[in-house]
Amino acid sequence: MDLFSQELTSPINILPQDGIVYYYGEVMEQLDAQKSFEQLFTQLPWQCDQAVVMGKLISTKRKVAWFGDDPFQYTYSQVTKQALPWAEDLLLLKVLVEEKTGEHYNSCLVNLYHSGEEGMAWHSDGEKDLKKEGAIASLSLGAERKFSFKHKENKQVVSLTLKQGSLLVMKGVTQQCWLHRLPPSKKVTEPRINLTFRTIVR
Ligand SMILES: O=C(O)CCC(=O)C(=O)O
Ligand SMILES: [Fe+2]
Repeated sequence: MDLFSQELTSPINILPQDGIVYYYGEVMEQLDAQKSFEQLFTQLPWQCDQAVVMGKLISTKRKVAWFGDDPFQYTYSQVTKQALPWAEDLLLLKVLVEEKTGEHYNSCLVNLYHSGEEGMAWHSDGEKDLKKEGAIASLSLGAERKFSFKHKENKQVVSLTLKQGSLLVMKGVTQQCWLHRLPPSKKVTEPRINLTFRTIVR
């Protein structure tokens, strides 16, 4: 583990075409990132995520908690969820992410992956409740994991490693043109928390 964070001076677009994904590197000091991880891990009201897959309601091992400015209802995977008021620790992280990315967000979906056995399958975050072409910022805490994008037409894959305390932002037509996923990994035994800050339209 690096004791000092490796933040990039100017973020780089890792996509070759049809969208913008800026990777900022580690925007938090490792000790602060660890502290935030522990606070969120022990304090958030984690729930299993639910989704409708092939007509059946399933519950994921991955846990989620969802926060927002208003008690928005948000539908994805055909299940409607309700946002909780911002937890204090989350608001501080939201301010950091807003400063770094120069964007505003009104909600946050927080994911907890207990180990590398849990991941997230190919998808894009193009739900109708989300602002069209709005930025989605992703802050990673805990175990480092691989993250991949796949172009919907030419199937090109771009992958990177999301380090503890790192920030990534998806913008523009990224959700229209690319899928993304968090592949499962047998090598990762430690938990990871990911925060995705989004803008929901009322
Ligand atoms: O855990 C991650 O890094 C990605 C999560 C994600 O894609 C999502 O919540 O839509
Ligand atoms: Fe996503």
